[in-house]
Amino acid sequence: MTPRVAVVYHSRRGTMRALAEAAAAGARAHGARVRLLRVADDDEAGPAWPDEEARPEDVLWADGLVLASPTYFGNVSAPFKRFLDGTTKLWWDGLLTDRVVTGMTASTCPHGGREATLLTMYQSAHHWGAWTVGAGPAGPGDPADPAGPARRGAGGNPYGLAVTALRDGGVAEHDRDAAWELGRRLAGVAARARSGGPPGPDAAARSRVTVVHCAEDETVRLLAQECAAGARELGAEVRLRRLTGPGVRRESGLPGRAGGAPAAAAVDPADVAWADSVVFGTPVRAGAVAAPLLGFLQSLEPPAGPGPLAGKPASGFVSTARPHAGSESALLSLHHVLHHCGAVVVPPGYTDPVVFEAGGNPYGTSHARSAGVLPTVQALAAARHQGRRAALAGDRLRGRPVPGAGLLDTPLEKELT
Ligand SMILES: Cc1cc2nc3c(=O)[nH]c(=O)nc-3n(C[C@H](O)[C@H](O)[C@H](O)COP(=O)(O)O)c2cc1C
Repeated sequence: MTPRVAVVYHSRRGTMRALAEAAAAGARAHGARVRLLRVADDDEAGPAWPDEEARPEDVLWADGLVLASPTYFGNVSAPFKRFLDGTTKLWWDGLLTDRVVTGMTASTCPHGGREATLLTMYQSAHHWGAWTVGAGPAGPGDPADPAGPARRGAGGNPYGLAVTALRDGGVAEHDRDAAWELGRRLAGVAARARSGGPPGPDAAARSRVTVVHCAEDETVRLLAQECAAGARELGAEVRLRRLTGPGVRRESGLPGRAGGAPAAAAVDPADVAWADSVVFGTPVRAGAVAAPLLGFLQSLEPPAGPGPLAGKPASGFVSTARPHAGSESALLSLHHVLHHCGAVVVPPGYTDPVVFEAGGNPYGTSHARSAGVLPTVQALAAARHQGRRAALAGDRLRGRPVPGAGLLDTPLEKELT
């Protein structure tokens, strides 16, 4: 099916508009229906770009979005943020889930906050329940060439496209090429996410989900089991795997042998290669994921080309000591690594009431052990939802037919289509 891609940009001097035009052309080259949408300036002092003005409702129309904002003080510009904030009513009504999003930015200084800007965009998109695609090594079926101009032009930036703004608002040829490539890539992922097709060679097979968890943390292990159960609910074949290694203290607190259940098999990189979708669970250590998980992720990356996570949906869940002790920062730092690996980050977002009930962390399920070593019923339900979501996203990106109604087929969207 033809994907619909909206390229939403804010630009005063022309850099972002030139990149947006190139991304739109790349998406069209993939066969997408494309709209180039201008975010209005605060005071209308900027140039009158001859494009449609972006409205929050336009997000409903799009299967995929290229978000394109200049870097202002290491963040998106205020007009761009106003556009994002304008989607609140649609978000609240649950209408913005499962869009595929990528980002582009420009800054004067090569290291002037552009990564921060892209990551901030993705944080907002994750609140919608969007999937985020960076410019990391492309996976199977991904139209972008990992050795192509997109990677070179991005200067190795795995989060999206970030270019150096020229004084006259012009854009270098290789930056334009990189934007074109990113638009084409986004359209490809959006097409697969929307329709589940074209079917891959193993389209009839069950979806495969690997859930990896740090072995010594009982809370995380229980969340992992529930996440695996959620994926199985959707018919997925699941591998529940444990990570061991120095740096993770034993933290049981439960009666009997650490939780009583037989230990899962130790994880191997082949478990990630096997999967269509991967979920990682970890205790939070110093505001970030535990060392064994980081070590495992780093071990996956080949010296060149895509690794086993490239092009696959991935997300995480965590346990912390106390409610505000790093659950968000750990998940966000995990997302950075996943983008480096070329994964499509598919966090829970606010895609189900259970996310709110479990404390409302849109980046991944989290449980604070100050509430008990056993995860709450709400946290377990959120982990199960995350597992279902991983299975569904894996099905879609691998081209398997998705059972039941599509996630995007809300009555309002049917009206708008
Ligand atoms: C209010 C403001 C804040 C800015 N902050 C940064 C910054 O943090 N880092 C940086 O390198 N450039 C910064 N810049 C430069 C812009 O990133 C640059 O002008 C912009 O990317 C050009 O995009 P445009 O041509 O689409 O308007 C800032 C510019 C403005 C107006």
